[in-house]
Amino acid sequence: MSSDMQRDALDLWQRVQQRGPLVQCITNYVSMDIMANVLLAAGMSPAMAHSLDEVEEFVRIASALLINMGTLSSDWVASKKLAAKEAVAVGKPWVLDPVGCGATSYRTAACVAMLRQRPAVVRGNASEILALAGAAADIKGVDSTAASHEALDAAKQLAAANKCVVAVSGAVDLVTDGSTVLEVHNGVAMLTKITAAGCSVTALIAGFLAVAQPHETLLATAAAMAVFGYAAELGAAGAAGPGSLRVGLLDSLHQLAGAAGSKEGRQQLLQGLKITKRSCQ
Ligand SMILES: Nc1ncnc2c1ncn2[C@@H]1O[C@H](COP(=O)(O)OP(=O)(O)OP(=O)(O)O)[C@@H](O)[C@H]1O
Ligand SMILES: Cc1ncsc1CCO
Ligand SMILES: [Mg+2]
Repeated sequence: MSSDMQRDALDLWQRVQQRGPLVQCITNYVSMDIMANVLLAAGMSPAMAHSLDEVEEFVRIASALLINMGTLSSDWVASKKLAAKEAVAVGKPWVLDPVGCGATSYRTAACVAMLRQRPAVVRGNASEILALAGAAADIKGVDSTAASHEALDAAKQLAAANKCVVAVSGAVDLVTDGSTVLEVHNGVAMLTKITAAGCSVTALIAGFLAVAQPHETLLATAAAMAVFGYAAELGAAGAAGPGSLRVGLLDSLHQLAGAAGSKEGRQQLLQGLKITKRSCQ
C-alpha cells in the first residue's frame, strides 16, 4: 500500500532523474570515491571541489552543496565556512555531515561552528547528533555507539534551535524539523560495514534538496534516505558480504534511477520506499 508520502518521495526521485543536479561535495579522503559513484548511479553529477581558491565560484554553479567533517584539518575548515556562507548568500541548499562529532574537542567545536552557518539539513549517526546537541555522548571514532531513537530528543532540539531539518541514521532513520518526525524503515545492517555509506546518503540528501522546494525539505531528506536504503536492500539480496554489497548498492541505485521512468518501476518504488510519520512524536 502506498501513502501520499511515498508518492511525494517518488515525485522527488523523478525530478532528480529529469534534472540531474550538480552536487558539490566538500568531503573527506575516505568517502570521495563511493560518494561520487553513489551520486552518479542516482542520476546526479558529483563534483569534489574544496580548494579555497574556487569554492565560492563553484557554489554558484552547483545545484546544492554537501559539507562533510571527516578527515578534518584547519585549511579545509576555512574552505567549508567560505562555501557555506556563499551557499546561503546565493540561496543554494547545503547539508552538513558532522562526522566524528564528539570524538575530539577540535572536531566538536568545528562541527558546532559549521552548524552556525545555517545548513538546510544536518545528517549524522546517533552519537554525532547527541554530541552536536551538547548531550553527553559516547562515540567510537566516527562510528555510533547509540541507536537512532536515543538521539531523537537531541535531533528535535537541534532542528528547532537552528531552523533546519535533522536526520539521525540507524536501523530506523529519524528525520525531524523539530515538530514532525518521519521514520525511514529501509536499509540493511551490513551498510555499517561499508565505510562512508552514511557520508554518501548525506550527499544524496543534498541532491534531493536541489530539486525540492524549501517547504519539501523534511520529505526530501527522508526520500533520499529511503531510496538509498531500498537500493541497499536490493543490493544485499545477492551479496556475500560488504564488498559485493557495495557493488550491489550502486547497481541497484542505477536500476532505481531507471525505474522512475516506467509504470512498473514506479510501482516497485511505491512499494519499496518505507516512509512513515512517527505516531508518538
Ligand atoms: N542496523 C541497521 N539496519 C538497517 N540500515 C542501517 C542500520 N544501521 C545503519 N543503517 C543505514 O546505513 C546508512 C549509514 O548510516 P550510519 O548510521 O551507519 O552512518 P554513519 O555512521 O555516518 O556512516 P559513515 O560514517 O561510515 O559514513 C544509512 O542509510 C542507514 O539507514
Ligand atoms: C573512516 C573515516 N574516518 C574519517 S572520515 C571516515 C569515513 C566514514 O565516516
Ligand atoms: Mg558518518
